[in-house]
Amino acid sequence: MRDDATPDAVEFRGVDDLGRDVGTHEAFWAEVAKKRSHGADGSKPTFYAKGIEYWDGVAPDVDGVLGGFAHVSAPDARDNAKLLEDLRGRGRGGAKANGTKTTALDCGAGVGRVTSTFLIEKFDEVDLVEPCRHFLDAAAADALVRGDGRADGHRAKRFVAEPLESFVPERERYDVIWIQWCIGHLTDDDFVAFLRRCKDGLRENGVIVMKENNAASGFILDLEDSSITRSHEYLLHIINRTGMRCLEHRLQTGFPPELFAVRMYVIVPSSSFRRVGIQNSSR
Ligand SMILES: C[S@@+](CC[C@H](N)C(=O)[O-])C[C@H]1O[C@@H](n2cnc3c(N)ncnc32)[C@H](O)[C@@H]1O
Repeated sequence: MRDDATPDAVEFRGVDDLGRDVGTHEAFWAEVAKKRSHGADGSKPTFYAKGIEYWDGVAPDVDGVLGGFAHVSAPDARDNAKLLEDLRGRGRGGAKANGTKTTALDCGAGVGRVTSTFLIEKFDEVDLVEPCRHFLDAAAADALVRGDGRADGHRAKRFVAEPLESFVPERERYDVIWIQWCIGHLTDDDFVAFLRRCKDGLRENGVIVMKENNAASGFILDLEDSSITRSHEYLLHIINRTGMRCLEHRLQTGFPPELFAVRMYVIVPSSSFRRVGIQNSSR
């Protein structure tokens, strides 16, 4: 249930990946809520079970988690690092002003690709949370994810097998909570609730970074993996619902043109909003 149980003033229309209309976002989520399955963790929309079923059948490697686009991993990591560098230049995201250990959380981590290509380079400690056991096992067995033999001592610390709709980040543990290419698996209400729990997991000057595909408008339902691709406006609307601020959003560069546009959203608690230094870049 929505905690602010009034209908949204805005409306986003969806299509499935066969081009069929699936209605407005409100109507779509109401339908999703009706079809439920019962598991160990109680009753949940079958929307979730279908997503896990899909990923359980995918090879636990980079090409698997990127749907055959392993070659985008390098430009992805490059732009991730640039964003973090810029944030740290503004004193956020583990700028290490006080010399304490920096810690990041990799959400929907898959096989630990974001950790091994970027987070482990930049943070003393990284925790990973991922619902599919075979992905998490592959991550935990990968020396590059774990940080084995690194001269800087950076390490992956925790490997948590849990979906984001139930995961609760430890209070004030993280400088950066990184959510990449997985939030389309959450319903709007669970998405909002998860971001709010993330807020409580941030240290001072911590940030949430969400990196997602952008549909050109409304949303697109992927019938194969049971996720939705939201438009930029829809993602901003969700951030707005959390009561937090989008400090910056930035487009990924250097990806093949046939892919969706991909954006990184820097989300901060409202109290830490500062006008100076805020820039939104667009294509
Ligand atoms: C496209 S892969 C991206 C993996 C990783 N973030 C990356 O960029 O390499 C999508 C990931 O979302 C995970 N996922 C599916 N449902 C999820 C849920 N409810 N909560 C968290 N992650 C989920 C899948 O298991 C898979 O690892």
